[in-house]
Amino acid sequence: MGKIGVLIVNLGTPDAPETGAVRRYLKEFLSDRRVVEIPPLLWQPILRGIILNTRPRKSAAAYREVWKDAGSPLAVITKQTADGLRAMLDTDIHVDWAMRYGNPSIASRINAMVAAGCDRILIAPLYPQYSAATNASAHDAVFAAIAAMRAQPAIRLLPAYYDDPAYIEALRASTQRQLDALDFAPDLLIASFHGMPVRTRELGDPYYSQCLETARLLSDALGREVRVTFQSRFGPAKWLEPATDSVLRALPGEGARNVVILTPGFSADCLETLEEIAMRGKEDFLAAGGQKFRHFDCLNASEEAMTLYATLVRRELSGWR
Ligand SMILES: C=CC1=C(C)c2cc3[nH]c(cc4nc(cc5[nH]c(cc1n2)c(C)c5CCC(=O)O)C(CCC(=O)O)=C4C)c(C)c3C=C
Ligand SMILES: [Fe+2]
Ligand SMILES: [Fe+2]
Repeated sequence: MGKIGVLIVNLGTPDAPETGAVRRYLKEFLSDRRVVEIPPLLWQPILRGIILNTRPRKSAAAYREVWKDAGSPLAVITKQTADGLRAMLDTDIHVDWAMRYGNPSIASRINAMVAAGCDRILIAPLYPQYSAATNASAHDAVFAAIAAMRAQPAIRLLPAYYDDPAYIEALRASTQRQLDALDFAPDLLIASFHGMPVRTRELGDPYYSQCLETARLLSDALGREVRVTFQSRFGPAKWLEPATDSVLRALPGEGARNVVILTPGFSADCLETLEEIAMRGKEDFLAAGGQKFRHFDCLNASEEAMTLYATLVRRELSGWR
């Protein structure tokens, strides 16, 4: 029998916080028909003519605000997560990580696993809530990568884990640990999820309902209110509401001056949490009269996260070993 591989997948990020690298990344990301569901004949001229000429410079400046010595936070943390998981699983399991857009690509890591003798591979996209834009797109890339192989490995896909007791417990424990370390008592806990166009929900994407269910279960586990918002609106279409930035600007006027914001839909801190929420969100909230604002770390490669991923992965590998 061959070896078993576990491939952790995350969204992707530019190779450098520079305009050219961000343009390459955004071109690949925003050309994915799973992400932007507008006919390419309409969308590509807008993407190439407007977005790729304006957004990369602005986004590169934002990436520079959060970039680490070892690279983009999303890539650094995803690698740490893979390293942590490898240390927890049996030594004969080949654990690696890949990005849906940019590097290291899904195809390159699957090819390396097959070359290393893996004939069974578990794909673990680290998206707790299922969306076609994230999970289905990662799956598509996996099947495209093995399409050219004569001897294909067996593939398993980790399902979304938005209501899994192990995920809710990891969120509860990580949130409680960070609450215990606070120097103020928050009036409100906000859970900000990445947004999506409303149309994707109307077309049957379960993402929105799964976000609400995660927040409800977390609220029950913590025994306190968790207010749901959606962030990172992109483009002119109607996106899921309420929008995180509008809520942050309104809260001080409604009496919530000290808030904590969680981002439980992101497995790893990234541009969208570290810059959009922890920096710009904080500025907006304080400018609107807020007093204390704290963004809590995502699960990242914390102990709570490693326990979660080891539980999920061992369950999915059953029967293979
Ligand atoms: C966690 C789930 C995510 C969903 C669902 C999602 C959907 C989605 N995103 C865009 C547009 C952009 N997203 C961007 C960054 C970004 N998105 C996610 C996650 C989800 N996106 C992450 C983790 C990140 C951060 C990547 C990083 O490098 O840190 C960006 C680029 C950032 C920028 O240039 O400002 C865009 C654009 C759409 C249209 C979409 C639709 C379904
Ligand atoms: Fe996104
Ligand atoms: Fe953003």
